[in-house]
Amino acid sequence: MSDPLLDIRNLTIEYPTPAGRFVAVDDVSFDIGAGERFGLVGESGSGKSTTILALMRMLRGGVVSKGQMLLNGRDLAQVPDASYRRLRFAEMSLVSQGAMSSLNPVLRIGRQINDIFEDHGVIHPPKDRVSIIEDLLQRVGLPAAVRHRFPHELSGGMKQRVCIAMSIALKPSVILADEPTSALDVMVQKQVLATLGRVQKELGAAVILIGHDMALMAHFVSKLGVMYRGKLVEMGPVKEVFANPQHDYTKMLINSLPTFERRTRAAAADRRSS
Ligand SMILES: Nc1ncnc2c1ncn2[C@@H]1O[C@H](COP(=O)(O)OP(=O)(O)OP(=O)(O)O)[C@@H](O)[C@H]1O
Repeated sequence: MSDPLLDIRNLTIEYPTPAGRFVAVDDVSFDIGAGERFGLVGESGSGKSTTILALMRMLRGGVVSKGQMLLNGRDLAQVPDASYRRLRFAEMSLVSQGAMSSLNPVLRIGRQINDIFEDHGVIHPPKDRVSIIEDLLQRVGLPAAVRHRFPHELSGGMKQRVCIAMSIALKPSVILADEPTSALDVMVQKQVLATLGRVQKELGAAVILIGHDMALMAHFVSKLGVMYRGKLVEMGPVKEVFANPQHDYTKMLINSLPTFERRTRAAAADRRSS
């Protein structure tokens, strides 16, 4: 069998607190293959965001105290900070909860997309620059003219689509999506997630999708991990986790879905796994 694309081994992350060290991620291991969709669910504070912020080397205050993160067999701990800047977007990109936090309010969208290319030394011939940006916007379902807009002129769903466009600009092999639709209306959530799924497939990128919503996970991912108090307490093909949940927290998450939805989602998980 080929090596996994991303291999997380015994990852442990601690935050220093006035009361001592707080273990937010406790001995977590999982791997994902190229193009795979992995979902990470768990209650608030269970360590999901901390896990992917560590992957991006964007932890605020936290330290990786144990374990390894391997991307294509390369130990990410050995990558110097300067190279990590290049790795972000180019190899791994993050779509976070609030598009507002990642978009610059005073720059037009086109300029912000162009900056990603420039920051990474990707220089397109001037005659192609506009069409490359417009093409990216259209791939995520936005009109090309959005490149002229400022973030505040766009709806929440449009802003999140812009973030998805930015996340795929440099064709990374992994997209980390931290509750990318949680701030949106239910209908918009579905459309934006469908867009993420479509571009991820076109690109052949793997995705780690973080969330609380089992229904949404059953629809989107093929493999599911459940975090509880910093530990990965359950992991497997989404169909198996739904059919035979082992941990009480997983059972609770599944039982909290309405019966009709439970059946529909189990069927959706079935289709995804087969
Ligand atoms: N900068 C920090 N300093 C101290 N503790 C932190 C810090 N960031 C997160 N934590 C703690 O680490 C734990 C894990 O937080 P994390 O944000 O990873 O959880 P989560 O599962 O992503 O939650 P949510 O679903 O609410 O986003 C929580 O107890 C949180 O309070």
